[in-house]
Amino acid sequence: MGRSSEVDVEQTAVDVRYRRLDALREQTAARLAEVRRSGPSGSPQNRSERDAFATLYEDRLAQLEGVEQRLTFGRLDLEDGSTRYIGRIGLTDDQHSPLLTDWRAPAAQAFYRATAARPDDVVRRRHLVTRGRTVTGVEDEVLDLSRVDESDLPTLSGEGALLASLSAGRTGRMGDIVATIQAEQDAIIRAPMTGALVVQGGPGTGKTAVALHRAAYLLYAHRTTLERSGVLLLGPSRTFLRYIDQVLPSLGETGVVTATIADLVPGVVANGGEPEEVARLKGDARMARAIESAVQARQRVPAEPVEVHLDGRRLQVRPADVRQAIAHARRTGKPHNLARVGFVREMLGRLAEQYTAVLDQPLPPDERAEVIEDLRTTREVRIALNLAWMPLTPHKLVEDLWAKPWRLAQAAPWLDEQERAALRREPGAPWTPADVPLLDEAAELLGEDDQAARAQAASESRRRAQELQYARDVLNGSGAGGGLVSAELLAERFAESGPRLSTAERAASDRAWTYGHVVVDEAQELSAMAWRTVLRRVPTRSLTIVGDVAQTAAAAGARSWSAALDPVLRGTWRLAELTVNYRTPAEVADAAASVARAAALPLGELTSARRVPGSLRIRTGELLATAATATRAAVAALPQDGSGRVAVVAPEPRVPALLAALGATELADHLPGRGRNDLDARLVVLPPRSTKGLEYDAVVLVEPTAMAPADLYVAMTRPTRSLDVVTEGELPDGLTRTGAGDEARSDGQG
Ligand SMILES: Nc1ncnc2c1ncn2[C@@H]1O[C@H](COP(=O)(O)OP(=O)(O)OP(=O)(O)O)[C@@H](O)[C@H]1O
Repeated sequence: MGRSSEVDVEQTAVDVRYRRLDALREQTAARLAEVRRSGPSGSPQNRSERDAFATLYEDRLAQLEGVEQRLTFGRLDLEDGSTRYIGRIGLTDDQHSPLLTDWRAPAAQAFYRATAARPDDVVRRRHLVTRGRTVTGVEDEVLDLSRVDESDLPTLSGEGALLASLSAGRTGRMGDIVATIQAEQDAIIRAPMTGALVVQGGPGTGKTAVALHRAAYLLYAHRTTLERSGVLLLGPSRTFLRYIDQVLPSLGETGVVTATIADLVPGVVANGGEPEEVARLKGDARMARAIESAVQARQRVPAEPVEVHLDGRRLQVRPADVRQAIAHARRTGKPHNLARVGFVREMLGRLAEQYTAVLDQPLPPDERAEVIEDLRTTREVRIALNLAWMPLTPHKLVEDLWAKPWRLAQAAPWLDEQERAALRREPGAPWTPADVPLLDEAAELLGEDDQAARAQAASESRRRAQELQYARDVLNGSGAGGGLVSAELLAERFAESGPRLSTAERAASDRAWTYGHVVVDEAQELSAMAWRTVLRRVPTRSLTIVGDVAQTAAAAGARSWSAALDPVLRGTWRLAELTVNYRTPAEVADAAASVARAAALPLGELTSARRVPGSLRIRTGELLATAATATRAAVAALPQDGSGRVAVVAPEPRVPALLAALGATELADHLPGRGRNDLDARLVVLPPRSTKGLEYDAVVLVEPTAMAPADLYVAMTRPTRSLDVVTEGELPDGLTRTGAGDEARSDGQG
């Protein structure tokens, strides 16, 4: 059969699947309309039931809408003569026969893993190339041992489709890779959920892509567990989270909480800045001890007895009593504010005894309670007991550490005077991201006075049990679940208290929420204190940790995984490595590696998926003019279809001048502004740190010798097509002019 008739065959197959998708969308939309039509009548129970079904159909509809692009992207021909289509979601026809296999299903695994050496019953793997709903090509791999790859490039599966996707213009938003996941990536995506899996990989190896696909996979494979407990995805910045926010919906998943570490304490807005060195001090593991002793410093035995009065009688808050009451309260192991309740009760009891002792006759029990109540509300007593055991918020505790040097000196004796001075901050100063793990630590040790909350929780849980039973009955009766929704979830949706909150919403607003799985991207940047904050949210230690220790920028970040993780995970983590760079042309990646090696960054094995001759250019000349020339050329080389992004990456102090210079040319139209943010603009000017985790078609790198090695390594590994290095003459160690284009000294007009 010719190629075009093969395309026809696949067009028919793809059409069938889209027809089914359309039918399901219509069906769901009709059900939704029907539920909504039923109007606001009926008992509260009926109403909430209706709302629950409405949400169910809305979610389903959103899922069906999300999978439009490349619904069907693969086909397996198996040894027994059968074929299997692989796609974004599973579909069956009216008769429940499979039409499309979800890429995450076990039956789809061979699509990603089968090789000529281990064909896994597959005789042929086919990638369908589509544009919209039209099949534009097919790419076949016959899994036949006699075809041995002899090039020094890595063996790629679905090579044509992969290379096409790698060299397509960037859009400013990350896309999914379901159609072309490679075997080493697939192994990580489907790895068992238990324990902590660390994924180390050089730049462009697909760590972020793998982390996102793994989240989608785990939600599929462990739906019941994770739908209730939630999945948390931690990224390095808001911009980064925006960059990736399309990926999970395109995989049919919308319920993942995405956040930065700085978002993890609800109610705290950490938008302050501070020098790297200060952040490093705050991230030091010893700060946990500092917080602990700062809390204990608020539990204090007075040096002298303190006199208080009740009904004109003199009583004493005695040091020995306080010492014992503190010891008893600490022994309960409760957080400070909760243990305080016991401390106060004991002290009031002791004062009541003193009071009785000075009376002539013994006190009847009901009057004793009255005395205790009188003592509790006596101002003097309150002050004395507060001085001995101060109720405290996390904010106040941490704020005092920075604002009162003597408190810091007491809590963190290892800091020298200079370091304490660096940490000094006025009360009311904005929180910084490095404060957040300390606030979290403090919140943990202080606890909230949660008696009212606990009583409410108990009554909630009784109500929930009833609703759960009801939801089970409903599901059994209606058959509407179909694996889509669990009784637990439906029960939650029946709940009448306020607007319905999804697991994600509830999790995000609750500091003490514990997730079923946590994915950490750019994990090398986390400080020791940040790790404690993360692990508190996942007591099961079910984690996917991805990063690259050669790209560490934060002073508090990790230079080795063992150094970062052994103290908190005690050797219970396992390591997987990604070794193929998909993003950057080999010429550019090799130059970046050579620069990194010269700076002794910890590099792992890395091969590149493709070469792009001429992709690395070195331009010498006056910086602004040469950068403008390079930028103009890079923008002109972008695809005509409007896709494609260029980044000019320069040391922070140079950014304003570059922005002004480029803004004064015809390139101004491409820069951010007028409602266009950094991700949507075709051209951006950024310091290297701001490009972390992102990518561009072309990067114009200005004055590389003024960048720290890890920053330079990050910046050099951002482009998918070309890198222009702009210098006045000097090059960073490891970068040579041999192998790079445009070697001649130019005057900026080249
Ligand atoms: N199997 C694949 N198929 C298609 N594209 C892929 C594949 N793997 C990775 N890519 C692409 O390679 C690029 C790099 O991926 P990603 O950003 O996940 O890498 P990373 O390891 O997180 O990089 P860095 O550490 O440099 O931030 C992305 O454009 C991604 O879509």
